Amino acid sequence: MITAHHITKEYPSGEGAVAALRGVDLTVETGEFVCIMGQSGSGKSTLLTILGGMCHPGSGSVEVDGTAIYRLDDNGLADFRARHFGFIFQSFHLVPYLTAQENVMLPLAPLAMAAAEKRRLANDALARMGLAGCTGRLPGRLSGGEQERVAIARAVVNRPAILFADEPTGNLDSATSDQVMGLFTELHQAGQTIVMVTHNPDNGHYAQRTIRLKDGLLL
Ligand SMILES: Nc1ncnc2c1ncn2[C@@H]1O[C@H](COP(=O)(O)OP(=O)(O)OP(=O)(O)O)[C@@H](O)[C@H]1O
Repeated sequence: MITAHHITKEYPSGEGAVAALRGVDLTVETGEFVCIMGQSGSGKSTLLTILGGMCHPGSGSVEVDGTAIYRLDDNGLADFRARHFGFIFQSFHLVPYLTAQENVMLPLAPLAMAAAEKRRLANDALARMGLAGCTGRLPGRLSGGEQERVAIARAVVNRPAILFADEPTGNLDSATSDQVMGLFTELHQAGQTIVMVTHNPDNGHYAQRTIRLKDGLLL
């Protein structure tokens, strides 16, 4: 469960600070699939990166299953992210010169675990995404939808408590988007907590709950 209390965030800018978040309170229950929507610039990505332990808020706190994550030191926070969170971004961010299997193994790098076990977990995650036959392929030899499924496999390889996704279908055609949202639905039905930012109202329909941001505040 995530509990965010009165999150604020300002970014420095030429004409004074930009207030990206102006006091957001939010709870996401374990097993929920929550979609964050709002116009461009409303603060969606900022909120996701703060909930996901990637950016300290200006003020406020984020607790995940009872741990106040921003009270951890940098190493503690990195370790917490590696153990409990998975991330999917719009542009996949696959490493082009690593195979699908090697890309999926990346989040396991900081964890003390034998290489053979890391390979096994990566192959399992790829198989769950229907990519058992693609483990040795480079991203450039995969379709856009397959690359996105490798990115999802990489995000779930550590069996994260929470999966964060920022515009996961932003670069995909509508049929492939539907496939990806179908995979999210399956993960959710298997108990996965998912927090997803999207512009796309069609994607919002897959979520259990939609929250809307406007000018850095929840509507
Ligand atoms: N690194 C940064 N430096 C300065 N301003 C920023 C930075 N990141 C975001 N902002 C500003 O903060 C506000 C919120 O941005 P954010 O990216 O969180 O919104 P968003 O709703 O995700 O937008 P989009 O849908 O376009 O991705 C915007 O006004 C944006 O210009």
